[in-house]
Amino acid sequence: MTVMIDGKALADEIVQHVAHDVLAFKLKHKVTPALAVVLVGEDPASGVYVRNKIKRTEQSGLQSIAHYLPENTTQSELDELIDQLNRDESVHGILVQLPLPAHLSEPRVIEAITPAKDVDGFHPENVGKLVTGQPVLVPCTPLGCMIMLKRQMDDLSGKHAVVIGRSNIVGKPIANLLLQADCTVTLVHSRTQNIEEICRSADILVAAVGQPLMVKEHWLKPGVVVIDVGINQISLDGKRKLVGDVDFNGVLSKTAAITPVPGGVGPMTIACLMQNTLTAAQHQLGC
Ligand SMILES: Nc1nc2c(c(=O)[nH]1)N[C@@H](CN(C=O)c1ccc(C(=O)N[C@@H](CCC(=O)O)C(=O)O)cc1)CN2
Repeated sequence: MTVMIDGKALADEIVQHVAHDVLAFKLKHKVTPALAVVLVGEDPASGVYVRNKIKRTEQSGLQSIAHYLPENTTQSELDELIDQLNRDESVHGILVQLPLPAHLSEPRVIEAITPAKDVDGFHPENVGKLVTGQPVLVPCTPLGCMIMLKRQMDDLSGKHAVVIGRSNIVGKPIANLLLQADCTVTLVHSRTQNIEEICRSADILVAAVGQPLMVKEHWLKPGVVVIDVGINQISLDGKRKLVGDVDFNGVLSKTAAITPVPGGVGPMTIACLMQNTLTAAQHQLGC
């Protein structure tokens, strides 16, 4: 019997813990930690994620400050807003929802956010801290994956973890976190040879590649724990359906535990953002 790792239930639990700690923080400092969320343009999926972030911010007792900018916002207008948020002492976390419209530079925006307020953990300074084993603000999706893995497995030490995908947002940071948990880590990608064979030797498989249903049953070793980061929309029998990078129904005979899509990693990403906002506020107030 495979265990279904319930990301929604675990996310609820994390938000409750954050709400408890936020209350204590407010009583101690007479300050409400605040998260500024910036959405540029009309991308429908980004709109849903931002609304969910704001809802969770409120449930956590944090203050949310939303900035909705039009699609034709210029780079200098966005730079100016970030600069203003960086200087505003009542703002503890800044998040610019990605992807940005094509005319705006994501690296420039990521680097413009002051590292102490970078609740996404994407700034090169925070990436450097993560890689050197001194993480403070860790990207939310990888953080959520690690929490789920640690809940599921007593000890990650010595396990062979295979990460499919080398993005800055998920693949690279999760590989580093797994390394810090004493896993033996293999990161595979589109140019890797023998990808199926490498995956077959995994005790932990993290799929973050954005290819619907790519990982099949014969890619897996019996007893593997699978974390599916993919959120892909496909058309099935004329209906739109969300699926992961893993052929969920097809692999269940092999997995010891698996995250579903939806209801797995996605909700954890937003819960970890709440945790990071509180962490950022705690660091800024010297606790
Ligand atoms: N600035 C950032 N931009 C983006 C990030 C990020 O961490 N920071 N990650 C993704 C989008 N994302 C959060 O922003 C995100 C994606 C999906 C979910 C989620 O809960 N998904 C649900 C399904 C939702 C649906 O029905 O469409 C699930 O998996 O159950 C949360 C957050 C890219 N941009």
